[in-house]
Amino acid sequence: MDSLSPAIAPKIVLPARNSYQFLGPVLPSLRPSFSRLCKKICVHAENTTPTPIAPAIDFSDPHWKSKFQNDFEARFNIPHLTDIFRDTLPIPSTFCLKMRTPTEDFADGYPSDEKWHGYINNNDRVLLKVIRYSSPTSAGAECIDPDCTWVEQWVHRAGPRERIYFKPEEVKAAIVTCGGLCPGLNDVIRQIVITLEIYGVKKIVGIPFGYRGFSEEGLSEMLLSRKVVQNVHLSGGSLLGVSRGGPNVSDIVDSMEARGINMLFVLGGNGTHAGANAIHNECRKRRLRVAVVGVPKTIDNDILLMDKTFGFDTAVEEAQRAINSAYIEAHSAYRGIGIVKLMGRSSGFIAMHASLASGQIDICLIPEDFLQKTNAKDASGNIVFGDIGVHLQHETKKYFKEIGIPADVKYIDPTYMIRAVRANASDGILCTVLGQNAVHGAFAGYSGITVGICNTHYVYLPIPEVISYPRVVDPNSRMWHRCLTSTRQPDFI
Ligand SMILES: Nc1ncnc2c1ncn2[C@@H]1O[C@H](COP(=O)(O)OP(=O)(O)O)[C@@H](O)[C@H]1O
Ligand SMILES: O=P(O)(O)OC[C@H]1O[C@](O)(COP(=O)(O)O)[C@@H](O)[C@@H]1O
Ligand SMILES: [Mg+2]
Repeated sequence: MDSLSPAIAPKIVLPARNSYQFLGPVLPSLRPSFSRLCKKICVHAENTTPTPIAPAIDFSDPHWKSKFQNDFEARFNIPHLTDIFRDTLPIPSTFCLKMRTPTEDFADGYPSDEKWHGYINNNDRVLLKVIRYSSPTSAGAECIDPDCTWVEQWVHRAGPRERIYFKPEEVKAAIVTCGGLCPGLNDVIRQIVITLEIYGVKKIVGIPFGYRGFSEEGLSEMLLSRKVVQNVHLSGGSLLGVSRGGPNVSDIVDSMEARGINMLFVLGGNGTHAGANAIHNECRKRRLRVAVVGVPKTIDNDILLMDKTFGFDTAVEEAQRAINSAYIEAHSAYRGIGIVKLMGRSSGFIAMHASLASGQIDICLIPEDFLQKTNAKDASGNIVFGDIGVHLQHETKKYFKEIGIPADVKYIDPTYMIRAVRANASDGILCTVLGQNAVHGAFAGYSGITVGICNTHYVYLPIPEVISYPRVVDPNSRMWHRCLTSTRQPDFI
């Protein structure tokens, strides 16, 4: 970008939350101006990453490591039906890769193939952290003790179990999609239905329009089968519809009881998972033999512990079209500046990755909790921010006019265009595996869990651990530093 004429100004990407780490370079000739503009409008550049509450550890205790690991194991234990119903006996799995047909009945007993050993052992584990840092000063180091001692942290491996805790003919499974849209929702719905049918489940329903579908009159459940979902992944959105807000947990569980739902698959983000966990707890309180399994749906990638969530890659890819348009507009205009606003619910991942992918970004601004708070909240209780893109466009124009070099500032907001598209191939695969594993987890008797990908392996995690706070871009992370290296933006802080 340095070789461009001074008449051509930078392209800017920023996510949809509202404060600034204006970590950005621009064309050399415009840098001082942008730096001043930034200092003017970027009043808060604090790191908004919530700090997890670290358990108090006495490192002088020679057994601290094993105590830590025991504590970790307890935290990441995944709730099971037998925690409550201790005498429940499992049956051999009806999931068999060999020759199941969806319509097969179990009149002659459940199929069990002694020779096939493709099941996951309940004691299989996946390593959560895979880097062994030699020093707390190593880039991105996450150390437990001051010496950065290697401490293995294992989580439960996802997949089909040899023994299951539900008889398929007694299952009524429901799927619900909540929150905002995200590419891949239909792929997950489809795969859950297909996998349930392979287990032999015949009663599968979709709850329309998120949690509201449990309570609002006129919203009736949708019967689902392989035939219904066969081609749904070819379009974006959710076959079932989505919503924010809705009934309280007790009403949802009342509705589940009335409908006879004993497996619930909940597709949604932080808020939805908080709801799913509350539903799980309420079912336990009422001693209901119900499995509640989440599939993290967040285009923002703001769920903890996972490599990524489905839809994120697609969003980053789709954002390229907006960025490229902004780039072309800015390059073609006399003193052109392009601004692209990317959503992210205060997490910043779409903006960072889209910047890295495009190679056309001069400045990536995150976070942007900057605009005056309006106290406005959506139906789910999420803060509604003002439009930072409009604000930035206005301030940029004003600033360059004031310094006597009026700029032509073009602003693009592709928010709903990037989340309404269908999933790309890599997200399609992720959705497929997550959907299958959600069903395997429910049949294995787990509840109050969610499925995810950790270090390229699929895992089950207890819901509270993944939503204890939202994940945001860490300004000290290697990825953010790579972004800075790529954009060559100056440090405006
Ligand atoms: N703490 C909570 N407890 C129970 N339900 C919640 C909670 N937070 C949000 N919800 C419900 O979860 C659904 C989706 O939440 P929302 O924040 O809009 O989306 P997302 O799950 O994508 O973050 C809404 O129906 C909302 O009412
Ligand atoms: O306009 P809406 O539907 O409230 O959605 C806006 C929000 O939805 C998202 O796309 C996704 O948010 P959720 O994961 O909470 O559904 C955010 O990035 C964005 O801030
Ligand atoms: Mg959310």
